[in-house]
Amino acid sequence: MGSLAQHKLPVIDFTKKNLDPGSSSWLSTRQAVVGAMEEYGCFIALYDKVSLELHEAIFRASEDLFDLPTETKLLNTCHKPAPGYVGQNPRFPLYESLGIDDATSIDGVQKFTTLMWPNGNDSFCESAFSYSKLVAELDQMVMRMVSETYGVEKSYETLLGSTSYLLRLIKYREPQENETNLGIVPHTDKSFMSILQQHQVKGLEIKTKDGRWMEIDPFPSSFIIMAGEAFMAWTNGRIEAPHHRVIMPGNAERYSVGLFTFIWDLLIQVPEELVDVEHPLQFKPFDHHKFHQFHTTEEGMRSKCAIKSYCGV
Ligand SMILES: O=C(O)CCC(=O)C(=O)O
Ligand SMILES: [Fe+2]
Repeated sequence: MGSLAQHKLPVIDFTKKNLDPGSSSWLSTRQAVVGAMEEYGCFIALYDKVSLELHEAIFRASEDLFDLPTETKLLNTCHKPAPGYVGQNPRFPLYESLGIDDATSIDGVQKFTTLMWPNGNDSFCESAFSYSKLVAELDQMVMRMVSETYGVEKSYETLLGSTSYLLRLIKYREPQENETNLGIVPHTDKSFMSILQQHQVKGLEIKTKDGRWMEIDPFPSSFIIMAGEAFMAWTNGRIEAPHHRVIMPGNAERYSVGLFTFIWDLLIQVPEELVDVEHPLQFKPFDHHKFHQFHTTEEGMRSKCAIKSYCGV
């Protein structure tokens, strides 16, 4: 803990019964969402549509998945944006993850499930699918609030039609003696949006604009909503993608899950409503897929802000 600023990230309640678009609670929540995103690039959403049972089920499913032999996990390859299986990387030896493409469609989840378990695994498939669908609803609610505030609903509608959800299940093994406790190096996400959950063991830290790391505590109905670099470009720099990292507590393995949005087959461009004399255009139209490829190149990895290097004006 020490110098870490605790509990500073705004916690915004999405469990209110009367949170209908246009209602007074919608408007006040919307204001809190945009305020938090502009200040931190992220916030914590309390959201109870994912039940405690489903929260536990997705992490049980995740444990089953990581228990599979490495050669099975390596079959998770053909991903459009990110690689599928990631593991045994000397830069972050504790980290291992698998990605499910098109996770809000039953076909997408079924395809992944059959690849991992040729004889099927219904409980895995159901948990991953239900979880992705419900968290995607949260993403769309947040996006609707941001779009309304900026008056860019039309542009968002278009993006939504090309939005694809990638569910990534992540495991960090316990660090051994004399081994780094860095679970994942400081980075910003290259997604449009990311929604993260930790299971029981903390470790996620997010950097504030003034350079302090905030520890984020895990709770079953709390979701970390975080802007990716593609979102930063779309908002013409109004909302920045925050730096974050994972520091392992040292005496436990850790599981987390992220639902990442990507925009396919459509150039992302800054809506004209977000460009004026005070806010000159900062980003040229770009292809999210190509940007994602760029960030894995040497130039992309070297740059301080990949999206600025890729399509900054
Ligand atoms: O494990 C976590 O809490 C964070 C994971 C993360 O930052 C990522 O996958 O991009
Ligand atoms: Fe990340």
